[in-house]
Amino acid sequence: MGHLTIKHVRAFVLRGGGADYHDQADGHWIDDHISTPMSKYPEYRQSRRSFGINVLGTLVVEIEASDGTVGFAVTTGGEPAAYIVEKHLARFIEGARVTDIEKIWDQMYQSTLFYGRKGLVINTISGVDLALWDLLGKIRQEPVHQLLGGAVRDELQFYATGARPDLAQKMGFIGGKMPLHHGPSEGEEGLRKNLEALATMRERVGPDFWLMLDCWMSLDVNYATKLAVGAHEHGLKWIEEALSPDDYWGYAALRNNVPKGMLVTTGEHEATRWGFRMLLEMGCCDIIQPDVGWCGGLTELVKISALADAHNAMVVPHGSSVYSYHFVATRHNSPFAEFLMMAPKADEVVPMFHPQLLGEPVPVNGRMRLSVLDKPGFGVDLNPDCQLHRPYNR
Ligand SMILES: C[C@H](O)[C@H](O)CC(=O)C(=O)O
Ligand SMILES: [Mg+2]
Repeated sequence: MGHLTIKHVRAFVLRGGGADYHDQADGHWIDDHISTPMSKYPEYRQSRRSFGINVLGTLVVEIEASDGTVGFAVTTGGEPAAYIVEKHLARFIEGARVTDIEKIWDQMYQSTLFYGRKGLVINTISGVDLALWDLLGKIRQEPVHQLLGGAVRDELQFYATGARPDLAQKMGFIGGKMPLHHGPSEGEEGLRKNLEALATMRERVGPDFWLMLDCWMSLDVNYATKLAVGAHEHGLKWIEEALSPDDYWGYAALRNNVPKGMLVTTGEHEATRWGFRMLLEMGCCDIIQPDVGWCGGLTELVKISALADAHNAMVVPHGSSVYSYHFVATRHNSPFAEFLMMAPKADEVVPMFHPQLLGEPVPVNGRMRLSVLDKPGFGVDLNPDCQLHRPYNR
């Protein structure tokens, strides 16, 4: 096995749902007047697609070993990411041993430093890294959670992100995270509406069910503080991604300002151990939320998680389906996971990356037995009905 090498890497693009989970049709809760950094422009307030949230599409990375085994992964990044894989990163992948994951990561990261470090380039590196782990698992016939050192629990538990925490509660989830609808540019009236929505949901779910607000980078420290103080009486468990990911100083201030007991969370748009080091050392948050498809992949997430552990911070990865489930199962400081409700009305559990993956497990009663992850690699297949396009075929 150690002598198996990588024969080919191929990068495809795909449209519609899946890893680019914001690429949804009209009427979906995930694109219904959600507060964003673009909400200050009234023409971009109603829909995130209006400012281009779905412009990239999905990147599919396929890696084939010398024995013909194929590993794959999906993430966001689309055509520009496919270009980076085929025109730049392929040289570090093809010809390497299938076990060279750490070395390939370092070469991809160091060679793209002059134009990379965060965002699209790290999404791309993440996609390659996840495909390498999938390949290794398939070659060894072992699930990725075993390659990572083994699970620390037999069952995962989930909170749900969506417009209907009340329905999520009935479906057995441990909590519900709602999108914030109104930002600072909608003034006091918007703030009142935000608090009313939370109060209504609290009435529906009773006192004990976790309720959280996802602010998607859209607030400033002053507004976020007012929101947190107003939300305290409605038992808000955490305020998520309130500020720009670049505003480490703002997060540190917000964490001091929020009422005692309320958690500050962030990190889904942060990348690499160096980005998370800033969040952790500056005391920005209580929970970090790296997305394994965006933060540098599994190889990097393991390092980020160790850093968080040493700072007594929890790691609750953002979305990312099987790619995060295999990780969460192996970490003591990841006691629960996120499930994004991708049904348009958030009224039923559907696979998060549908329609791109086949065999994608979903929580039942808000839980997932480890045994459903006991398949080689990440345990999923690419749906052959999806129209793959390879724009930079070499
Ligand atoms: C609901 C949020 O605005 C976003 O679409 C998803 C997210 O940030 C999360 O799941 O966390
Ligand atoms: Mg979020």
